[in-house]
Amino acid sequence: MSGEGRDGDGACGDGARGGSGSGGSAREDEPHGGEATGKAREEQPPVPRGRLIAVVGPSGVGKDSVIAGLVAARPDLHRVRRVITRPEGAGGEPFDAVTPERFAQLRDTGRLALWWEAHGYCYGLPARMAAVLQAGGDAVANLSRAALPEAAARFRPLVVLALDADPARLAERLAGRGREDAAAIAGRLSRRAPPPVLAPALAQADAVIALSNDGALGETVAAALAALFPETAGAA
Ligand SMILES: Nc1ncnc2c1ncn2[C@@H]1O[C@H](COP(=O)(O)OP(=O)(O)OP(=O)(O)O)[C@@H](O)[C@H]1O
Ligand SMILES: O=P(O)(O)OC[C@H]1O[C@H](OP(=O)(O)O)[C@H](O)[C@@H]1O
Repeated sequence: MSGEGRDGDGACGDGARGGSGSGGSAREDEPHGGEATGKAREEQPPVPRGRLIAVVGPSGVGKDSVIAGLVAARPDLHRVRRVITRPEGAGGEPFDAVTPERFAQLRDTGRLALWWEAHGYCYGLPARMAAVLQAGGDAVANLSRAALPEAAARFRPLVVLALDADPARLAERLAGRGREDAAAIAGRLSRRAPPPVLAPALAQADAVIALSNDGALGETVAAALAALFPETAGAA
């Protein structure tokens, strides 16, 4: 990773990366193995793959809030529980709090599908999420924008839900959330600008849903649901 105000000293591994262990990739774990040929290939239906829905955007934009609204409306949607080197009880999303040493162990033993560094913490998505996708279920996760290129390389279909909001609202919301002190909030606000890798990563995604979360949360969640599940949009 590079860019002003961004981390990138490799404290969590080699930049935003994906794991290489078994179960770490929805692509690598082909359930049928080997190459189907001729008639056999014709007769085999495509292996169902759920979508990884990556929710991205600057800190405070409402990623976790929108994810909570999505899973409340769609209990069949799997919310990926992240592994973070943040102290337990920090508030916000439910996550697995680990020490940096434990994070490195999980990463080095193939138990993380994707990881990145932001705000002085290491974040990872557990490799076991691949099982949900392979079974055809959709999974939703809060991702760093810097992790999208690796996500696009490893998870298909990849749907990016890109949220944005006015900078003044981000500041208000981070202050109102009360999880960080003023210095940490300033650091988060300094990362609002998209990293250079974002545009090419969005171009690689199977679908991009760009929404403003300047308005009411319920409106953003409704718009996201309609875009993600058009077949049920408007249903009671
Ligand atoms: N549409 C909205 N209107 C008003 N407040 C909102 C809205 N969306 C989110 N919030 C509030 O803004 C704060 C930040 O939201 P949230 O924690 O979901 O953001 P986030 O993008 O996940 O942030 P981070 O990347 O720092 O984890 C929370 O206090 C949340 O309740
Ligand atoms: O790298 P960019 O896209 O700037 O920031 C996104 C990162 O920051 C947020 O961290 P937290 O959940 O507030 O700790 C997100 O969850 C994500 O990990």
